[in-house]
Amino acid sequence: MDKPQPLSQTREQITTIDNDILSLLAKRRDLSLEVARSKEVDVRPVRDTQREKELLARLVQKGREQGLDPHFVVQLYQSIIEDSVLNQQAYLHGRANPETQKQQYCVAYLGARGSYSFLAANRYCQRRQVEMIDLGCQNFDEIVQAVESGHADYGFLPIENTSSGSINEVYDVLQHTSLAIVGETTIEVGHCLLGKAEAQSGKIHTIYAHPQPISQCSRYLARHPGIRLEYCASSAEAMEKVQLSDDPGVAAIGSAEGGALYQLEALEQGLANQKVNQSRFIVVSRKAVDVPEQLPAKCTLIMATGQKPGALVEALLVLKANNLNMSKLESRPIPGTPWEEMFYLDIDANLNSAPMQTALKELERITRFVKVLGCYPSESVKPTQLSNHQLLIEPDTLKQQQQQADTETEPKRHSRAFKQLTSPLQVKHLCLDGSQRAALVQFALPQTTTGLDNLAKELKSSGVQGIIFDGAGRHTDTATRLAAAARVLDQFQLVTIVAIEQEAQLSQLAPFADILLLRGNQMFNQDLLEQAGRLNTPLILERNSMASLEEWLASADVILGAGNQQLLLCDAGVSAFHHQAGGTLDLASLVELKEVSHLPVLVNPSYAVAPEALSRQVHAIVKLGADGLVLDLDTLPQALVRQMAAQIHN
Ligand SMILES: C=C(O[C@@H]1C=C(C(=O)O)C=C[C@H]1O)C(=O)O
Repeated sequence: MDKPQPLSQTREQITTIDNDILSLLAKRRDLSLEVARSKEVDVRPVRDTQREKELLARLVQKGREQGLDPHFVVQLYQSIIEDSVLNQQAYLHGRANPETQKQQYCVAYLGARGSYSFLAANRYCQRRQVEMIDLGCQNFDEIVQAVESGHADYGFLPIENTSSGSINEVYDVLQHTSLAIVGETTIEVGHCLLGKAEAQSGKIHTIYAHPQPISQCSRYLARHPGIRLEYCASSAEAMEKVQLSDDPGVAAIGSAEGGALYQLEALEQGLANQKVNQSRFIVVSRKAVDVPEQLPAKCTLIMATGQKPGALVEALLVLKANNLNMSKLESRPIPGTPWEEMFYLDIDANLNSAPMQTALKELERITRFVKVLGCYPSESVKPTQLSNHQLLIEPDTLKQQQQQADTETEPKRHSRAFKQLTSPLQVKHLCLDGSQRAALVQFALPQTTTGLDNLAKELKSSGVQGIIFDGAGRHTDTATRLAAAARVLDQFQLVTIVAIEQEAQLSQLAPFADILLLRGNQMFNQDLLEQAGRLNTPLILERNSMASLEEWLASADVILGAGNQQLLLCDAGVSAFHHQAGGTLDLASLVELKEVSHLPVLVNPSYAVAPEALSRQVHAIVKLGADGLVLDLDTLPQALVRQMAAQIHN
């Protein structure tokens, strides 16, 4: 074998190539802006996915000839095209709003230099080739005041994070401001362990960090139990502390880019629990902007519907009638008016479009309050994909995937295309056929039945129809306990539901249950889903807190496909930072679910909602069409559980 050339020489060559790649990317960006100028004249849409497909197919072919993996080529170009599309959008948006064209923007954001808000603001200004004057603020109110008073041109407010969910305080701030939303931007939140140049990751004894990154990196931290945590008010403060310390054993959690501002090195990368960890920010300004029709636009509205049953559904039907897609729905309390909520809606439409104008007029007629917070260019650039044929996947795999694609065109078993009306469920005294709602209460399977009859009687009198026994499979005398408890419940015409936490419990516990509840931690367990699908016992499938709606429904399809059609869904909240332990309720999914699926759906707000907000949320859950509630007696006070059970039947 030939002796390789010296390492330093090879590296020099790579450096030269990388520099060439960068200059070519910069040239490509300039040409893309030139294309935007043509599009301004011909008034063409920014996005041309047909052109993208042709370009990707040609590059995949060319790359293949040179031994490059097609997936790698596609992934690389998807990012290049995303950047190119966003640059074109920024250019055209600027041209349509000449008053925003300035040399400098003064931007108010949370924290100090190096914070994620700072990085988002920086990215926004860079894309517009504008110098940023940064104004770090202590809290969201301060950001809004800085813009309202004219001290800053723009304010950056983080609105949601892929692992933490929505940021409620920002929604509350938006209720009262006169500012308009003029943009959005999403950044990758890549948590790194940041230390001094001389620090070593194995020798860190203390980590400084803001509570958000701490919770988002909980798994990494759990693997390093010896490291002490010190909470800081912001990531920037954490980084500054490390910079000022003489101790090489201290580190901060933050972004690599932010760390560089404090001369810190990334000792370890990818600390976040979730692989994709992104934050979306909205940009607020004193004056609303126009979005040219060539750009994909988003509108954010707030509205209050009043207390009439079905009022929210009626408002959402207006969107449906006008063929408008709602990409987000949030509800927040209205201060001073207990039990009333303000709804926040993101709609994929331009404010000036005919459907949006018609919908707004209709909403004004049927709601108590409706206001547009802003219309702005949507920054989500859905990557263009190539077909497998274009990726030139080997024939065998291609055939398999083709078969899969063929079956995918048939209606899914969970869908309304498969079965139009809500699937009725009748188990003993519990009847769910769309005409009434269920109230189920869960608690740990008691050791004896002492006191159970009193409790059962009280719950029954509040409208509860069934009891879910938690942790039933964890005891040596499970069978005796369950049989005794089920006898008591039967006396009060309550159904016995048994929660399954592990595959082995299924056959063991099924004989004692009227209904089995498959816990969210088992939602991805294909074997268990198939086994449960072969039973003739009705099932409740709980959503895994990390699962998307599609994944949840795919698991439901496994059960239905195996034969068992007596299936209910139950959502106990999705993973989110603000309510770390319990997650956050995904009400937007509830609306979508009722629309797309015939399966009855229950919501368990016990972990995601603070007790004082429960009644309000239950109100919203019912209004959005849920078929019932699950309430946890080990988490919530009994009086509240009874009150909520009664509330849903009213
Ligand atoms: C550059 C263009 O605009 C967009 C960006 C593209 C790119 O960067 O290659 C391709 C198609 C368009 O979606 C174009 O239309 O050619």
